[in-house]
Amino acid sequence: MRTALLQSSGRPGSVAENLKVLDEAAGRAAAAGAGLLIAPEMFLTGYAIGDDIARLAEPADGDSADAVAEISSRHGLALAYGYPERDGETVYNSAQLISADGTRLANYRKTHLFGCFERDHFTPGERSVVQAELNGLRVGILICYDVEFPENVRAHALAGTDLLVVPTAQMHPFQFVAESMIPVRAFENQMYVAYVNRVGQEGEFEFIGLSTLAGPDGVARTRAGRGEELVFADTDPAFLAAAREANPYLKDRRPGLYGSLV
Ligand SMILES: NCCCCC(N)=O
Repeated sequence: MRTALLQSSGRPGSVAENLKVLDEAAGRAAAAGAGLLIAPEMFLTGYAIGDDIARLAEPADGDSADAVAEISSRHGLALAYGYPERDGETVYNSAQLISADGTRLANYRKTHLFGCFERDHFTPGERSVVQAELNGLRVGILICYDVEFPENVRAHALAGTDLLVVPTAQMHPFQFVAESMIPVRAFENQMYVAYVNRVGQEGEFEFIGLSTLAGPDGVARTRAGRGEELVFADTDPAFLAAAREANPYLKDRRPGLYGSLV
């Protein structure tokens, strides 16, 4: 499946403008034969928007989700995007996967919140492995900081995730995560990892781009630079199966020796 990574911060604070950016990128991705377009963490509203997070937060099936579903079905490709999710009085840092016909497939609530900014504005999710089937692949979702905990990605590997989608808001000085950690996560867990970042200065944060899709051989299939970009890479189930035969980490595990890490 051809996968498109939308490296962009859109227009922080304007859902309408961000939906336009998503719509335009979806058209380009569909024209390039992509079956999935992934947008960054909090793409729908912006990340460093302070109290506007709570003001702009919507339910997983709210009007903005309907608008994203319409974009998916009109262009005929699946979409994954980050947004602030409202559930009653609670606000989560969430990411949703919508199918090419506009069906909501999966909604994930960020379980590992980063720093006081996120802890001041969000409640952490409590479900670590969220997946859906898409075009013959089992797709899982994590958000930015989540992927830096090896336990989270290993849990996805043990649950059969083939492609891990990671909407991200990664800032300076954490360039090494995209450059080194993401390829290692993909290799040690024998999956594809698509890590899709914001760019540019937003409040106190300098977002660093470097969006990457890494394969189960630990090789980056594509990596963006530091600016607004739409990059593409293919995920291949046959290649994945062969890689898992060649690198049987999951088969060779010895959980009985891992104590509390099991
Ligand atoms: N490397 C820690 C920064 C994570 C930022 C984020 N949005 O989770």
